[in-house]
Amino acid sequence: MSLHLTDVTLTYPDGGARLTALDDVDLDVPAGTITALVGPSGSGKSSLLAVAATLISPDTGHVVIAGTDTTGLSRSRLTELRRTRIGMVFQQPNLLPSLTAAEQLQVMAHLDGRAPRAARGHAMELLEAVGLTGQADRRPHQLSGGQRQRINIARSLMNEPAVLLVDEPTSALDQERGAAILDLITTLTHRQGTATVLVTHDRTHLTAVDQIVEIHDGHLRSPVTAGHR
Ligand SMILES: Nc1ncnc2c1ncn2[C@@H]1O[C@H](COP(=O)(O)OP(=O)(O)OP(=O)(O)O)[C@@H](O)[C@H]1O
Repeated sequence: MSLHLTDVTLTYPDGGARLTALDDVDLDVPAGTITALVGPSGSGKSSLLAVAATLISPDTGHVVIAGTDTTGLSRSRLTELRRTRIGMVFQQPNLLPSLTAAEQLQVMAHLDGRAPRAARGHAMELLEAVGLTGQADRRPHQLSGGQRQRINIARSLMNEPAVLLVDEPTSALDQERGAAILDLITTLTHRQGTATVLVTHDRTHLTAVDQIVEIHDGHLRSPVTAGHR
């Protein structure tokens, strides 16, 4: 249930020319591990996440999600793959204002055609995992920024994704809450067996990740295993 990118190149139109955002990128993220992706602004981090999420097709190369090579898949097959195999967490939680914390999660199961009772049970398990059992019936405006981000993370795991893609999840939080969110993502990655990629600007949080990959001008530097830095 891993994520593999091989020989991925992505260009964008740039006036009359092409700008190379990802240049022959290879990345392996095994199941149950977390890879932090760090690099300066404009280096290609969001582009890499978008390609891994199958939201953008690369010009060349392959993206393999849990053993499925996504090259050439139809638009509907890619949509299904994203719904069932890929979880995404962005900077802003984008919760639905009228729904309770539990309902934010249950909606995901509903979209997947699962029975409401089982969905409620699963939602409550995940809310417990992110430390929010007591907040299940609260709406977003009754929660703190950190709590909203926890719900965002729990929601991304509702469909038991193989691959979890996380973009700057702590940018709206203070240092302490940010560190707690990264701890949570690391714990859940190991527990749920997801292949997780985490984009972050903040290296101070990266004590518990499995590998750190640096990106510069669309080139990946070889991964550094955490603990061997
Ligand atoms: N839709 C687009 N069209 C044209 N160029 C783009 C597009 N999106 C990104 N780029 C360019 O591709 C390069 C990589 O951008 P990307 O957003 O992936 O970087 P990033 O590392 O995520 O940056 P940041 O940390 O500022 O979010 C940059 O030079 C950017 O200007």
